[in-house]
Amino acid sequence: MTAQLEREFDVIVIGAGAVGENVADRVVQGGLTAVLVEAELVGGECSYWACMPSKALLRPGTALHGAQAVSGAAEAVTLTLDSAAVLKRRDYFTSNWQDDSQVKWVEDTGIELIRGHGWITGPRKVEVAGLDGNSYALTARQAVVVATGSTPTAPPLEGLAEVDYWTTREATAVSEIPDRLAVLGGGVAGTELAQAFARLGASVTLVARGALLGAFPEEAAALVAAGLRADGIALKLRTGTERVRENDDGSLTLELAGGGTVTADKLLVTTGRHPALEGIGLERVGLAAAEGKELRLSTDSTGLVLGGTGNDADPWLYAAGDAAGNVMLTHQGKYEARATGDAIAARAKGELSGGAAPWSRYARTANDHAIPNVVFTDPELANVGRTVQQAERAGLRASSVELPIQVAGSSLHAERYEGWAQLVVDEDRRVLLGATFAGPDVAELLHAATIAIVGEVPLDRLWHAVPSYPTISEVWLRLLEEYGL
Ligand SMILES: Cc1cc2nc3c(=O)[nH]c(=O)nc-3n(C[C@H](O)[C@H](O)[C@H](O)COP(=O)(O)OP(=O)(O)OC[C@H]3O[C@@H](n4cnc5c(N)ncnc54)[C@H](O)[C@@H]3O)c2cc1C
Ligand SMILES: NC(=O)c1ccc[n+]([C@@H]2O[C@H](COP(=O)([O-])OP(=O)(O)OC[C@H]3O[C@@H](n4cnc5c(N)ncnc54)[C@H](O)[C@@H]3O)[C@@H](O)[C@H]2O)c1
Repeated sequence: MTAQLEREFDVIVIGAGAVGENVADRVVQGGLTAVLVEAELVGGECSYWACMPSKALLRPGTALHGAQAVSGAAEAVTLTLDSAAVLKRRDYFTSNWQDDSQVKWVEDTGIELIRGHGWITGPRKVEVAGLDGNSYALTARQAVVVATGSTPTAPPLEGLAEVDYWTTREATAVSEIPDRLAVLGGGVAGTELAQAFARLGASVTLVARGALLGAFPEEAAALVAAGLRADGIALKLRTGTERVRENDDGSLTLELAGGGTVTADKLLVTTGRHPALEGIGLERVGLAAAEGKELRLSTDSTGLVLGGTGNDADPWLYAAGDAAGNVMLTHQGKYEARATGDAIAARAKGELSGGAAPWSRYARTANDHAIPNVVFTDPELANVGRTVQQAERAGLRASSVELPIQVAGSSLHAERYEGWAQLVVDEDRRVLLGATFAGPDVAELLHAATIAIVGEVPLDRLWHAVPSYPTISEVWLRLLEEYGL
Protein backbone atom coordinates (compact mmCIF):
# COMPACT_ATOMS: atom_id res chain seq x y z
CA MET A 1 0.00 0.00 0.00
CA THR A 2 1.39 3.44 -0.90
CA ALA A 3 1.31 6.37 1.49
CA GLN A 4 1.52 10.13 1.12
CA LEU A 5 4.10 11.25 3.64
CA GLU A 6 4.75 14.86 4.59
CA ARG A 7 8.16 15.70 6.03
CA GLU A 8 10.03 18.89 6.93
CA PHE A 9 13.80 19.42 7.00
CA ASP A 10 16.06 22.46 7.12
CA VAL A 11 17.71 21.46 3.86
CA ILE A 12 16.65 19.18 0.99
CA VAL A 13 19.42 18.02 -1.33
CA ILE A 14 18.31 16.44 -4.61
CA GLY A 15 21.03 14.03 -5.74
CA ALA A 16 23.37 12.05 -3.47
CA GLY A 17 26.50 12.08 -5.61
CA ALA A 18 29.78 13.23 -4.12
CA VAL A 19 28.51 16.80 -4.29
CA GLY A 20 25.11 16.26 -2.68
CA GLU A 21 26.74 14.20 0.07
CA ASN A 22 29.15 17.02 0.85
CA VAL A 23 26.46 19.70 0.94
CA ALA A 24 24.40 17.59 3.34
CA ASP A 25 27.46 16.88 5.49
CA ARG A 26 28.33 20.56 5.82
CA VAL A 27 24.80 21.69 6.71
CA VAL A 28 24.51 18.96 9.34
CA GLN A 29 27.88 20.00 10.76
CA GLY A 30 26.43 23.52 10.81
CA GLY A 31 23.63 22.34 13.09
CA LEU A 32 20.83 21.92 10.52
CA THR A 33 18.81 18.87 9.50
CA ALA A 34 19.19 17.51 5.98
CA VAL A 35 17.63 14.94 3.68
CA LEU A 36 19.30 13.48 0.61
CA VAL A 37 17.01 12.39 -2.22
CA GLU A 38 18.62 9.81 -4.51
CA ALA A 39 17.10 7.98 -7.48
CA GLU A 40 19.97 5.53 -8.07
CA LEU A 41 23.09 4.79 -6.03
CA VAL A 42 24.28 6.90 -3.11
CA GLY A 43 27.71 8.12 -4.23
CA GLY A 44 26.63 9.03 -7.76
CA GLU A 45 28.47 8.84 -11.06
CA CYS A 46 32.02 9.25 -9.74
CA SER A 47 31.89 6.22 -7.46
CA TYR A 48 30.27 3.75 -9.84
CA TRP A 49 30.58 4.84 -13.50
CA ALA A 50 33.18 7.59 -13.74
CA CYS A 51 36.28 8.49 -11.67
CA MET A 52 36.69 5.33 -9.62
CA PRO A 53 36.13 2.62 -12.24
CA SER A 54 37.96 4.52 -14.99
CA LYS A 55 41.00 5.08 -12.78
CA ALA A 56 40.83 1.48 -11.55
CA LEU A 57 40.92 0.36 -15.19
CA LEU A 58 43.83 2.66 -16.05
CA ARG A 59 46.14 2.27 -13.07
CA PRO A 60 47.30 -1.36 -13.70
CA GLY A 61 48.35 -0.43 -17.25
CA THR A 62 50.29 2.58 -15.95
CA ALA A 63 51.98 0.45 -13.29
CA LEU A 64 52.93 -2.25 -15.80
CA HIS A 65 54.17 0.25 -18.35
CA GLY A 66 56.08 2.06 -15.58
CA ALA A 67 57.96 -1.16 -14.80
CA GLN A 68 58.49 -1.88 -18.50
CA ALA A 69 60.18 1.53 -18.85
CA VAL A 70 62.84 0.80 -16.21
CA SER A 71 65.70 -1.58 -17.00
CA GLY A 72 66.01 -4.21 -14.32
CA ALA A 73 62.26 -4.11 -13.66
CA ALA A 74 61.33 -4.58 -17.33
CA GLU A 75 62.98 -7.98 -17.43
CA ALA A 76 60.91 -9.10 -14.45
CA VAL A 77 57.39 -8.29 -15.71
CA THR A 78 55.03 -9.66 -18.34
CA LEU A 79 54.12 -7.73 -21.46
CA THR A 80 50.35 -7.64 -21.08
CA LEU A 81 47.82 -7.05 -18.35
CA ASP A 82 45.74 -9.77 -16.74
CA SER A 83 42.44 -8.29 -17.84
CA ALA A 84 40.31 -10.52 -15.60
CA ALA A 85 42.30 -9.32 -12.58
CA VAL A 86 41.97 -5.70 -13.72
CA LEU A 87 38.18 -6.03 -14.02
CA LYS A 88 38.05 -7.66 -10.60
CA ARG A 89 39.99 -4.75 -9.11
CA ARG A 90 37.57 -2.33 -10.83
CA ASP A 91 34.68 -4.27 -9.26
CA TYR A 92 36.31 -3.80 -5.86
CA PHE A 93 36.60 -0.04 -6.36
CA THR A 94 32.93 0.23 -7.38
CA SER A 95 31.91 -1.98 -4.44
CA ASN A 96 30.23 -4.16 -7.07
CA TRP A 97 27.79 -1.30 -7.66
CA GLN A 98 26.40 -1.64 -4.12
CA ASP A 99 26.10 1.55 -2.08
CA ASP A 100 25.85 0.01 1.42
CA SER A 101 29.00 1.66 2.74
CA GLN A 102 27.96 5.09 1.49
CA VAL A 103 24.47 4.64 2.95
CA LYS A 104 26.09 3.76 6.27
CA TRP A 105 28.15 6.96 6.07
CA VAL A 106 24.97 8.98 5.39
CA GLU A 107 23.25 7.42 8.39
CA ASP A 108 26.28 7.79 10.66
CA THR A 109 26.55 11.45 9.67
CA GLY A 110 22.98 12.11 10.77
CA ILE A 111 21.63 12.76 7.28
CA GLU A 112 18.29 11.29 6.27
CA LEU A 113 18.06 9.42 2.96
CA ILE A 114 14.98 9.05 0.79
CA ARG A 115 15.44 6.87 -2.27
CA GLY A 116 13.44 7.97 -5.28
CA HIS A 117 13.10 10.57 -8.01
CA GLY A 118 12.65 14.08 -6.66
CA TRP A 119 11.33 17.25 -8.26
CA ILE A 120 10.58 20.77 -7.13
CA THR A 121 6.90 21.63 -6.90
CA GLY A 122 7.23 25.20 -5.62
CA PRO A 123 9.49 27.39 -3.49
CA ARG A 124 11.02 25.17 -0.74
CA LYS A 125 8.81 22.24 -1.81
CA VAL A 126 10.02 18.93 -3.21
CA GLU A 127 8.04 15.84 -4.06
CA VAL A 128 9.62 12.39 -4.21
CA ALA A 129 8.27 9.29 -5.93
CA GLY A 130 9.88 6.93 -3.44
CA LEU A 131 11.40 3.66 -4.60
CA ASP A 132 9.56 2.16 -1.61
CA GLY A 133 6.26 3.01 -3.35
CA ASN A 134 5.50 5.94 -1.05
CA SER A 135 5.15 9.49 -2.17
CA TYR A 136 6.90 12.15 -0.10
CA ALA A 137 5.91 15.80 0.10
CA LEU A 138 8.94 17.57 1.54
CA THR A 139 9.29 21.12 2.81
CA ALA A 140 12.62 22.86 3.34
CA ARG A 141 12.80 25.43 6.11
CA GLN A 142 16.06 26.85 4.75
CA ALA A 143 17.14 25.57 1.34
CA VAL A 144 16.76 23.19 -1.57
CA VAL A 145 19.99 22.21 -3.31
CA VAL A 146 20.09 20.88 -6.87
CA ALA A 147 22.97 18.37 -7.01
CA THR A 148 21.59 16.19 -9.78
CA GLY A 149 24.84 15.81 -11.73
CA SER A 150 25.09 15.63 -15.50
CA THR A 151 24.03 13.55 -18.49
CA PRO A 152 26.01 12.54 -21.59
CA THR A 153 25.42 14.80 -24.58
CA ALA A 154 24.72 12.80 -27.74
CA PRO A 155 26.14 14.39 -30.89
CA PRO A 156 23.74 15.09 -33.76
CA LEU A 157 25.05 12.10 -35.71
CA GLU A 158 22.80 10.47 -38.30
CA GLY A 159 21.87 6.92 -37.30
CA LEU A 160 23.09 7.22 -33.70
CA ALA A 161 19.62 7.02 -32.18
CA GLU A 162 19.00 3.74 -34.03
CA VAL A 163 22.10 1.88 -32.84
CA ASP A 164 23.09 0.44 -29.52
CA TYR A 165 26.11 2.46 -28.43
CA TRP A 166 28.08 2.81 -25.21
CA THR A 167 28.22 5.87 -23.00
CA THR A 168 30.84 6.08 -20.25
CA ARG A 169 28.47 4.05 -18.05
CA GLU A 170 28.66 0.92 -20.20
CA ALA A 171 32.38 1.39 -20.81
CA THR A 172 33.34 1.75 -17.14
CA ALA A 173 31.08 -1.18 -16.13
CA VAL A 174 32.37 -3.46 -18.94
CA SER A 175 32.61 -7.18 -18.22
CA GLU A 176 34.02 -8.32 -21.57
CA ILE A 177 36.67 -6.43 -23.50
CA PRO A 178 35.51 -6.02 -27.13
CA ASP A 179 37.94 -6.99 -29.90
CA ARG A 180 37.45 -3.65 -31.63
CA LEU A 181 36.36 -0.41 -29.97
CA ALA A 182 35.62 2.87 -31.72
CA VAL A 183 35.67 5.99 -29.52
CA LEU A 184 33.94 9.14 -30.72
CA GLY A 185 35.18 12.30 -28.96
CA GLY A 186 38.72 13.33 -28.05
CA GLY A 187 38.09 14.92 -24.66
CA VAL A 188 39.20 13.61 -21.29
CA ALA A 189 36.76 10.70 -21.04
CA GLY A 190 37.42 9.43 -24.57
CA THR A 191 41.19 9.71 -24.24
CA GLU A 192 41.36 7.94 -20.89
CA LEU A 193 39.01 5.14 -21.85
CA ALA A 194 40.65 4.61 -25.25
CA GLN A 195 43.93 3.88 -23.48
CA ALA A 196 42.33 1.72 -20.80
CA PHE A 197 40.68 -0.49 -23.42
CA ALA A 198 43.77 -0.65 -25.66
CA ARG A 199 45.85 -1.82 -22.73
CA LEU A 200 43.19 -4.40 -21.89
CA GLY A 201 43.59 -5.88 -25.37
CA ALA A 202 41.04 -4.07 -27.57
CA SER A 203 41.98 -2.70 -30.96
CA VAL A 204 40.96 0.95 -30.52
CA THR A 205 40.26 3.75 -32.99
CA LEU A 206 39.53 7.22 -31.62
CA VAL A 207 37.78 9.72 -33.85
CA ALA A 208 37.79 13.40 -32.83
CA ARG A 209 36.49 16.36 -34.77
CA GLY A 210 39.28 18.52 -33.34
CA ALA A 211 42.62 17.87 -31.70
CA LEU A 212 43.06 15.30 -28.96
CA LEU A 213 42.51 17.03 -25.60
CA GLY A 214 42.03 20.30 -27.42
CA ALA A 215 41.30 22.20 -24.20
CA PHE A 216 44.89 21.67 -22.96
CA PRO A 217 48.21 23.16 -24.14
CA GLU A 218 49.15 21.60 -27.46
CA GLU A 219 52.63 20.35 -26.45
CA ALA A 220 51.19 18.54 -23.43
CA ALA A 221 48.34 16.98 -25.41
CA ALA A 222 50.84 15.88 -28.08
CA LEU A 223 52.71 13.80 -25.50
CA VAL A 224 49.48 12.05 -24.53
CA ALA A 225 48.67 11.46 -28.22
CA ALA A 226 52.11 9.88 -28.66
CA GLY A 227 51.44 7.65 -25.65
CA LEU A 228 48.15 6.50 -27.14
CA ARG A 229 49.75 5.81 -30.52
CA ALA A 230 52.48 3.79 -28.81
CA ASP A 231 49.70 1.63 -27.38
CA GLY A 232 48.52 0.94 -30.93
CA ILE A 233 45.50 3.28 -30.83
CA ALA A 234 44.57 4.68 -34.24
CA LEU A 235 43.91 8.40 -33.79
CA LYS A 236 41.74 10.01 -36.42
CA LEU A 237 41.94 13.65 -35.38
CA ARG A 238 40.28 16.69 -36.97
CA THR A 239 37.93 14.21 -38.57
CA GLY A 240 34.20 14.72 -38.82
CA THR A 241 31.72 11.86 -38.63
CA GLU A 242 28.74 11.73 -40.99
CA ARG A 243 26.68 8.73 -39.92
CA VAL A 244 26.74 5.45 -38.07
CA ARG A 245 25.11 2.18 -39.11
CA GLU A 246 24.77 -1.30 -37.72
CA ASN A 247 26.04 -4.18 -39.85
CA ASP A 248 24.48 -7.65 -40.19
CA ASP A 249 27.01 -9.16 -37.76
CA GLY A 250 26.08 -6.57 -35.11
CA SER A 251 29.24 -4.50 -35.60
CA LEU A 252 28.94 -0.74 -36.11
CA THR A 253 30.45 1.37 -38.87
CA LEU A 254 31.22 5.07 -38.55
CA GLU A 255 31.28 6.87 -41.88
CA LEU A 256 33.80 9.65 -41.72
CA ALA A 257 33.62 13.04 -43.42
CA GLY A 258 35.73 13.05 -46.56
CA GLY A 259 35.44 9.27 -47.00
CA GLY A 260 36.77 6.40 -44.93
CA THR A 261 35.06 4.25 -42.34
CA VAL A 262 35.75 2.78 -38.94
CA THR A 263 34.12 -0.55 -38.07
CA ALA A 264 34.10 -1.82 -34.50
CA ASP A 265 32.26 -4.22 -32.23
CA LYS A 266 31.40 -1.42 -29.81
CA LEU A 267 31.09 2.34 -30.18
CA LEU A 268 31.81 4.54 -27.16
CA VAL A 269 30.45 8.08 -27.47
CA THR A 270 32.22 10.65 -25.27
CA THR A 271 31.19 13.98 -26.71
CA GLY A 272 30.66 15.88 -23.47
CA ARG A 273 28.03 16.14 -20.76
CA HIS A 274 25.38 18.69 -19.77
CA PRO A 275 23.75 19.47 -16.40
CA ALA A 276 20.93 17.06 -15.49
CA LEU A 277 18.16 19.62 -15.03
CA GLU A 278 15.30 17.98 -16.91
CA GLY A 279 12.30 16.64 -15.01
CA ILE A 280 13.20 18.29 -11.71
CA GLY A 281 10.50 20.95 -11.78
CA LEU A 282 12.63 24.05 -12.20
CA GLU A 283 9.97 25.52 -14.50
CA ARG A 284 7.60 25.53 -11.51
CA VAL A 285 9.80 28.12 -9.84
CA GLY A 286 10.30 30.37 -12.83
CA LEU A 287 13.42 28.76 -14.28
CA ALA A 288 12.80 27.71 -17.86
CA ALA A 289 15.10 27.49 -20.85
CA ALA A 290 14.98 30.21 -23.46
CA GLU A 291 13.27 29.15 -26.72
CA GLY A 292 15.41 26.59 -28.56
CA LYS A 293 18.03 26.48 -25.80
CA GLU A 294 18.80 24.04 -23.02
CA LEU A 295 18.27 25.17 -19.45
CA ARG A 296 21.43 26.23 -17.62
CA LEU A 297 21.54 27.68 -14.12
CA SER A 298 23.47 30.77 -13.09
CA THR A 299 24.72 30.88 -9.55
CA ASP A 300 26.50 33.38 -7.32
CA SER A 301 29.71 32.42 -5.55
CA THR A 302 27.79 30.67 -2.74
CA GLY A 303 25.86 28.54 -5.23
CA LEU A 304 22.65 30.56 -4.86
CA VAL A 305 20.66 30.26 -8.09
CA LEU A 306 20.14 33.65 -9.73
CA GLY A 307 16.50 34.17 -10.59
CA GLY A 308 13.73 31.77 -9.68
CA THR A 309 10.64 32.44 -7.61
CA GLY A 310 11.39 34.26 -4.38
CA ASN A 311 15.07 33.45 -4.48
CA ASP A 312 16.40 36.97 -4.58
CA ALA A 313 14.36 38.27 -1.64
CA ASP A 314 14.65 35.18 0.56
CA PRO A 315 17.34 32.79 -0.72
CA TRP A 316 16.26 29.14 -0.83
CA LEU A 317 17.45 27.52 -4.11
CA TYR A 318 21.08 26.51 -4.64
CA ALA A 319 22.98 24.37 -7.16
CA ALA A 320 26.37 22.69 -6.93
CA GLY A 321 28.60 20.31 -8.86
CA ASP A 322 27.91 19.14 -12.41
CA ALA A 323 24.29 20.36 -12.15
CA ALA A 324 25.47 23.94 -11.59
CA GLY A 325 27.34 23.65 -14.87
CA ASN A 326 30.51 25.58 -14.00
CA VAL A 327 33.01 22.75 -13.63
CA MET A 328 32.43 19.05 -14.15
CA LEU A 329 35.01 17.58 -11.79
CA THR A 330 34.46 15.77 -8.53
CA HIS A 331 37.02 17.66 -6.46
CA GLN A 332 35.77 21.06 -7.64
CA GLY A 333 32.14 19.99 -7.14
CA LYS A 334 32.95 18.97 -3.59
CA TYR A 335 34.62 22.36 -3.06
CA GLU A 336 31.45 24.04 -4.33
CA ALA A 337 29.46 21.81 -1.99
CA ARG A 338 31.50 22.83 1.05
CA ALA A 339 31.04 26.52 0.27
CA THR A 340 27.31 26.11 -0.39
CA GLY A 341 26.68 23.96 2.68
CA ASP A 342 28.53 26.41 4.92
CA ALA A 343 26.75 29.39 3.34
CA ILE A 344 23.33 27.81 3.91
CA ALA A 345 24.16 27.08 7.56
CA ALA A 346 25.59 30.58 8.08
CA ARG A 347 22.53 32.26 6.48
CA ALA A 348 20.24 30.17 8.69
CA LYS A 349 22.10 31.40 11.78
CA GLY A 350 22.17 35.00 10.57
CA GLU A 351 25.96 34.89 10.26
CA LEU A 352 25.88 35.65 6.55
CA SER A 353 23.62 38.08 4.77
CA GLY A 354 23.96 39.14 1.16
CA GLY A 355 26.86 37.80 -0.90
CA ALA A 356 30.03 36.18 0.37
CA ALA A 357 33.44 37.84 0.45
CA PRO A 358 35.92 36.35 -2.06
CA TRP A 359 38.14 33.68 -0.50
CA SER A 360 35.79 33.38 2.50
CA ARG A 361 34.67 29.83 3.33
CA TYR A 362 31.28 30.59 1.73
CA ALA A 363 32.60 31.55 -1.70
CA ARG A 364 33.79 29.34 -4.58
CA THR A 365 36.52 31.84 -5.41
CA ALA A 366 39.02 29.22 -6.63
CA ASN A 367 36.68 28.46 -9.55
CA ASP A 368 37.84 31.77 -11.05
CA HIS A 369 41.57 31.17 -10.49
CA ALA A 370 42.71 27.62 -10.00
CA ILE A 371 40.77 24.59 -11.20
CA PRO A 372 43.06 21.55 -11.16
CA ASN A 373 42.57 18.96 -13.89
CA VAL A 374 44.35 15.64 -14.25
CA VAL A 375 44.06 13.40 -17.30
CA PHE A 376 44.95 9.96 -15.94
CA THR A 377 46.50 8.60 -19.12
CA ASP A 378 50.07 7.36 -19.42
CA PRO A 379 51.75 9.81 -19.78
CA GLU A 380 49.65 11.96 -17.46
CA LEU A 381 48.56 15.52 -18.15
CA ALA A 382 48.05 17.81 -15.19
CA ASN A 383 46.91 21.39 -15.52
CA VAL A 384 45.71 24.19 -13.23
CA GLY A 385 44.76 27.83 -13.65
CA ARG A 386 44.85 29.89 -16.80
CA THR A 387 46.60 29.73 -20.13
CA VAL A 388 48.25 32.89 -21.46
CA GLN A 389 45.27 33.41 -23.77
CA GLN A 390 42.74 33.02 -20.95
CA ALA A 391 44.75 35.42 -18.77
CA GLU A 392 44.90 37.99 -21.57
CA ARG A 393 41.17 37.67 -22.15
CA ALA A 394 40.74 38.49 -18.45
CA GLY A 395 42.77 41.68 -18.99
CA LEU A 396 46.00 40.43 -17.39
CA ARG A 397 49.51 40.90 -18.78
CA ALA A 398 50.73 37.33 -18.93
CA SER A 399 53.76 35.42 -20.18
CA SER A 400 54.80 31.80 -20.08
CA VAL A 401 57.89 29.64 -19.80
CA GLU A 402 58.01 26.07 -20.96
CA LEU A 403 60.57 23.28 -20.96
CA PRO A 404 60.90 19.59 -21.63
CA ILE A 405 61.11 17.77 -18.29
CA GLN A 406 64.77 16.75 -18.19
CA VAL A 407 66.08 16.59 -14.65
CA ALA A 408 67.95 13.93 -12.71
CA GLY A 409 64.68 12.75 -11.18
CA SER A 410 63.03 12.16 -14.54
CA SER A 411 65.97 10.27 -16.02
CA LEU A 412 66.07 8.03 -12.95
CA HIS A 413 62.29 7.58 -13.07
CA ALA A 414 62.29 5.84 -16.46
CA GLU A 415 64.58 5.27 -19.42
CA ARG A 416 63.80 7.76 -22.20
CA TYR A 417 61.49 9.81 -19.90
CA GLU A 418 59.64 12.41 -21.94
CA GLY A 419 57.78 15.26 -20.31
CA TRP A 420 56.83 18.90 -20.75
CA ALA A 421 56.10 21.68 -18.27
CA GLN A 422 54.83 25.22 -18.44
CA LEU A 423 54.27 28.08 -16.01
CA VAL A 424 52.05 31.06 -16.81
CA VAL A 425 53.03 34.24 -14.99
CA ASP A 426 51.19 37.47 -14.21
CA GLU A 427 53.80 40.03 -15.31
CA ASP A 428 52.38 42.86 -13.21
CA ARG A 429 52.13 41.03 -9.90
CA ARG A 430 54.88 38.44 -10.62
CA VAL A 431 52.74 35.56 -9.36
CA LEU A 432 51.71 32.31 -11.03
CA LEU A 433 48.47 32.18 -13.00
CA GLY A 434 48.71 28.66 -14.41
CA ALA A 435 50.82 25.54 -14.72
CA THR A 436 50.83 22.41 -16.88
CA PHE A 437 52.85 19.24 -16.51
CA ALA A 438 52.78 16.32 -18.94
CA GLY A 439 54.74 13.11 -18.57
CA PRO A 440 54.76 9.85 -16.65
CA ASP A 441 53.66 10.30 -13.02
CA VAL A 442 53.39 14.10 -13.02
CA ALA A 443 49.92 14.31 -11.47
CA GLU A 444 51.30 14.64 -7.96
CA LEU A 445 53.30 17.73 -9.04
CA LEU A 446 50.08 19.61 -9.60
CA HIS A 447 49.07 20.51 -6.08
CA ALA A 448 52.22 22.54 -5.51
CA ALA A 449 51.13 24.71 -8.46
CA THR A 450 47.58 24.97 -7.13
CA ILE A 451 48.92 26.16 -3.78
CA ALA A 452 51.22 28.70 -5.44
CA ILE A 453 48.35 30.12 -7.52
CA VAL A 454 45.77 30.22 -4.72
CA GLY A 455 48.37 31.56 -2.27
CA GLU A 456 49.52 34.17 -4.82
CA VAL A 457 53.09 33.32 -3.86
CA PRO A 458 55.48 35.91 -5.38
CA LEU A 459 57.94 34.31 -7.79
CA ASP A 460 60.85 35.75 -5.82
CA ARG A 461 59.61 33.83 -2.77
CA LEU A 462 58.84 30.71 -4.82
CA TRP A 463 62.55 30.71 -5.67
CA HIS A 464 63.16 29.70 -2.05
CA ALA A 465 60.88 26.63 -2.33
CA VAL A 466 63.70 24.20 -3.05
CA PRO A 467 62.65 20.97 -4.80
CA SER A 468 64.22 17.77 -3.48
CA TYR A 469 67.03 16.15 -5.44
CA PRO A 470 66.60 13.93 -7.43
CA THR A 471 62.83 14.30 -7.94
CA ILE A 472 60.86 15.24 -11.04
CA SER A 473 59.75 18.36 -9.15
CA GLU A 474 63.19 19.87 -9.86
CA VAL A 475 61.53 21.00 -13.09
CA TRP A 476 60.13 23.83 -10.92
CA LEU A 477 63.66 25.13 -10.43
CA ARG A 478 64.44 24.82 -14.14
CA LEU A 479 61.25 26.73 -15.03
CA LEU A 480 62.05 29.57 -12.62
CA GLU A 481 65.60 29.75 -14.00
CA GLU A 482 64.18 29.80 -17.52
CA TYR A 483 61.93 32.68 -16.42
CA GLY A 484 65.04 34.59 -15.41
CA LEU A 485 65.34 34.13 -11.66
C1 LIG B 1 34.14 8.55 -17.38
C2 LIG B 1 34.28 9.71 -16.42
C3 LIG B 1 35.41 9.80 -15.64
C4 LIG B 1 35.56 10.86 -14.76
N1 LIG B 1 36.70 10.93 -14.03
C5 LIG B 1 36.88 11.95 -13.17
C6 LIG B 1 38.07 12.04 -12.39
O1 LIG B 1 38.97 11.21 -12.50
N2 LIG B 1 38.20 13.07 -11.55
C7 LIG B 1 37.22 14.03 -11.42
O2 LIG B 1 37.39 14.94 -10.62
N3 LIG B 1 36.08 13.96 -12.12
C8 LIG B 1 35.89 12.95 -13.00
N4 LIG B 1 34.72 12.87 -13.72
C9 LIG B 1 33.65 13.84 -13.45
C10 LIG B 1 32.86 13.44 -12.19
O3 LIG B 1 32.35 12.14 -12.35
C11 LIG B 1 31.70 14.40 -11.94
O4 LIG B 1 32.19 15.73 -11.93
C12 LIG B 1 31.03 14.10 -10.59
O5 LIG B 1 30.51 12.81 -10.58
C13 LIG B 1 29.92 15.11 -10.33
O6 LIG B 1 29.33 14.86 -9.10
P1 LIG B 1 27.83 15.33 -8.78
O7 LIG B 1 27.57 14.90 -7.38
O8 LIG B 1 27.66 16.73 -9.18
O9 LIG B 1 26.95 14.47 -9.79
P2 LIG B 1 26.67 12.91 -9.86
O10 LIG B 1 27.82 12.12 -9.38
O11 LIG B 1 26.19 12.66 -11.23
O12 LIG B 1 25.49 12.69 -8.82
C14 LIG B 1 24.19 13.16 -9.07
C15 LIG B 1 23.23 12.21 -8.40
O13 LIG B 1 21.93 12.77 -8.47
C16 LIG B 1 21.00 11.73 -8.70
N5 LIG B 1 19.81 12.35 -9.28
C17 LIG B 1 19.73 13.04 -10.43
N6 LIG B 1 18.48 13.53 -10.61
C18 LIG B 1 17.76 13.13 -9.53
C19 LIG B 1 16.42 13.33 -9.13
N7 LIG B 1 15.57 14.07 -9.84
N8 LIG B 1 16.02 12.76 -7.95
C20 LIG B 1 16.87 12.04 -7.20
N9 LIG B 1 18.16 11.83 -7.54
C21 LIG B 1 18.60 12.38 -8.68
C22 LIG B 1 21.73 10.79 -9.63
O14 LIG B 1 21.17 9.49 -9.59
C23 LIG B 1 23.16 10.85 -9.08
O15 LIG B 1 23.39 9.84 -8.14
C24 LIG B 1 34.54 11.83 -14.63
C25 LIG B 1 33.39 11.74 -15.41
C26 LIG B 1 33.25 10.69 -16.30
C27 LIG B 1 32.01 10.61 -17.12
N1 LIG C 1 40.24 12.80 -15.31
C1 LIG C 1 39.16 13.53 -15.18
O1 LIG C 1 39.10 14.44 -14.38
C2 LIG C 1 37.97 13.26 -16.06
C3 LIG C 1 37.89 12.09 -16.80
C4 LIG C 1 36.79 11.91 -17.62
C5 LIG C 1 35.79 12.85 -17.67
N2 LIG C 1 35.91 13.96 -16.91
C6 LIG C 1 34.87 15.02 -17.00
O2 LIG C 1 33.69 14.52 -17.53
C7 LIG C 1 33.14 15.43 -18.45
C8 LIG C 1 32.78 14.72 -19.72
O3 LIG C 1 33.95 14.23 -20.41
P1 LIG C 1 33.99 14.21 -21.98
O4 LIG C 1 35.33 13.75 -22.40
O5 LIG C 1 32.78 13.53 -22.51
O6 LIG C 1 33.79 15.74 -22.33
P2 LIG C 1 34.84 16.84 -22.87
O7 LIG C 1 34.08 18.09 -22.90
O8 LIG C 1 36.13 16.75 -22.15
O9 LIG C 1 35.16 16.36 -24.36
C9 LIG C 1 34.16 16.22 -25.32
C10 LIG C 1 34.81 16.07 -26.69
O10 LIG C 1 33.80 15.74 -27.62
C11 LIG C 1 33.93 16.57 -28.76
N3 LIG C 1 32.61 16.75 -29.36
C12 LIG C 1 31.57 17.45 -28.86
N4 LIG C 1 30.53 17.39 -29.70
C13 LIG C 1 30.91 16.62 -30.74
C14 LIG C 1 30.29 16.20 -31.95
N5 LIG C 1 29.04 16.57 -32.24
N6 LIG C 1 30.98 15.39 -32.78
C15 LIG C 1 32.25 15.04 -32.49
N7 LIG C 1 32.90 15.42 -31.39
C16 LIG C 1 32.24 16.20 -30.52
C17 LIG C 1 34.54 17.86 -28.24
O11 LIG C 1 35.20 18.53 -29.28
C18 LIG C 1 35.49 17.35 -27.16
O12 LIG C 1 36.74 17.01 -27.68
C19 LIG C 1 34.17 16.53 -18.67
O13 LIG C 1 33.70 17.71 -18.09
C20 LIG C 1 35.39 16.05 -17.97
O14 LIG C 1 36.06 17.08 -17.27
C21 LIG C 1 36.97 14.20 -16.12
